[in-house]
Amino acid sequence: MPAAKATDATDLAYLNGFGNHFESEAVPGTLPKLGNAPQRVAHGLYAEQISGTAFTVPRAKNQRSWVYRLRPSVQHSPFRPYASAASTTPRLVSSFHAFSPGIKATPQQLRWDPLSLGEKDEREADFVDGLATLAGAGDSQTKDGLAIHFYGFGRDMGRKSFYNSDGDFLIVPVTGELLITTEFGKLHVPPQHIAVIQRGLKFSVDIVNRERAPGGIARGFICETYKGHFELPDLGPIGANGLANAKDFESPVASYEDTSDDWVVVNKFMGELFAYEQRHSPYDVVAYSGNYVPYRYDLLKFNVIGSISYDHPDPSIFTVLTCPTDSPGTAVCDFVIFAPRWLVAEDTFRPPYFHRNCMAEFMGNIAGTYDAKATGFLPGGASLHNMNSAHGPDADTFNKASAAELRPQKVGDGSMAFMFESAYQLATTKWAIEESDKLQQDYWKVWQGLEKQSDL
Ligand SMILES: O=C(O)Cc1cc(O)ccc1O
Ligand SMILES: [Fe+2]
Repeated sequence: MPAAKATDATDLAYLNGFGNHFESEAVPGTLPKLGNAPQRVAHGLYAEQISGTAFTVPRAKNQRSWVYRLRPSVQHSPFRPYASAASTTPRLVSSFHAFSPGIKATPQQLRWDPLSLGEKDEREADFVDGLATLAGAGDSQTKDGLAIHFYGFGRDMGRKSFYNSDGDFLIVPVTGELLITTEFGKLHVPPQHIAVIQRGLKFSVDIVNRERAPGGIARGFICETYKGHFELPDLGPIGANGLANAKDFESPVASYEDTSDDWVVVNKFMGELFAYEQRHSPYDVVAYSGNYVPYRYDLLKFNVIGSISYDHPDPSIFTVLTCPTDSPGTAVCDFVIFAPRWLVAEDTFRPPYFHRNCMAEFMGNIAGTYDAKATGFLPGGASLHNMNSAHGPDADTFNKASAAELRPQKVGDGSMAFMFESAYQLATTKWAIEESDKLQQDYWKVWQGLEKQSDL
């Protein structure tokens, strides 16, 4: 059965669960009855294993999938350097050695107005050409660290496919409903949802229901993790349920294209883009089984837990997914959200407190207002409070929250902000600091109106 052409992508089917060993067949009876690699696969398909971890990684963390496809992936022309069709300005950075070319590191508290590549570039760019790196740490070659990218594009990828050998992509749309076609099937990812597309998996990104995206442009943020994979955080004393529930993660059902047309496959490898040609669709997987599968998650399904007595809990309570380092409790990236919720704590300063964190905090606003900032942190905007740099509520927020009558209060119906929190110091790019032209030069002033209040 060839892939059904979804009209608005809202009618796609999914498999629910996190980290499951999924099985999906576009043609019933395709998967081998025994083992993974029979002498002859049903319908004359090719069996191919895609590994997400070393073969020898302990079973609990081992990830791989078997796909059964019309042609083996290896049937393609030689790799060549890829030149972006849209722009001559390379905005993708993957080497974050402090103060090396393309980098402008600073401990300064930073905030950006809603980001954009500029109207013309965004109109001409597709997802691959519309990537711009904001910050990062570490190195894809030794598989440790992360990069944070902005994306802005108005073109569908058409017969261009992309895979990343440097890391996994956690994609956070702000505007534009994404239809992500993957080797495993299709994912509809509108704003307020996220998608994770792991290292090595091919995908193409289109915009659906374009009239809902201002100017028809899709914009958002990506956390690219060079190490490991995202997992659900431990729940400890919270118990067996809560935060992001495993059953709410959705993976695609197998669907395939049987075509012999010309495709370009772009590969990000050591931060550089390469490409090859092939004369068949990369989305020709008729059936798959395994636990290395992309997924999406609806952020509004997050079960928000907070204080019902006193004090403001640390934001780790809002962790959706974590990509761990080798040090227990310490992450390459914690993906944290600030979703609509009730505040009821008594005798408590309720907004985020003043603090100095030994982690780096990159935040983005998806919709509405964020409760630590009365103004200036706009949907599509971002902030970075790097390792040890002091930050907290702006003067307006502090003054209001210190005097507020503490009734039960709903925060941010319709609002959604997120944080990529990392154990690594984040080096910002020249594009983020200079070329984007969106950095707020007077952000530091939001705290300057805080009066000395002590009566001592
Ligand atoms: O800085 C921020 O706004 C993020 C944040 C939120 C919070 O509720 C507590 C600590 C923290 O770093
Ligand atoms: Fe913070």
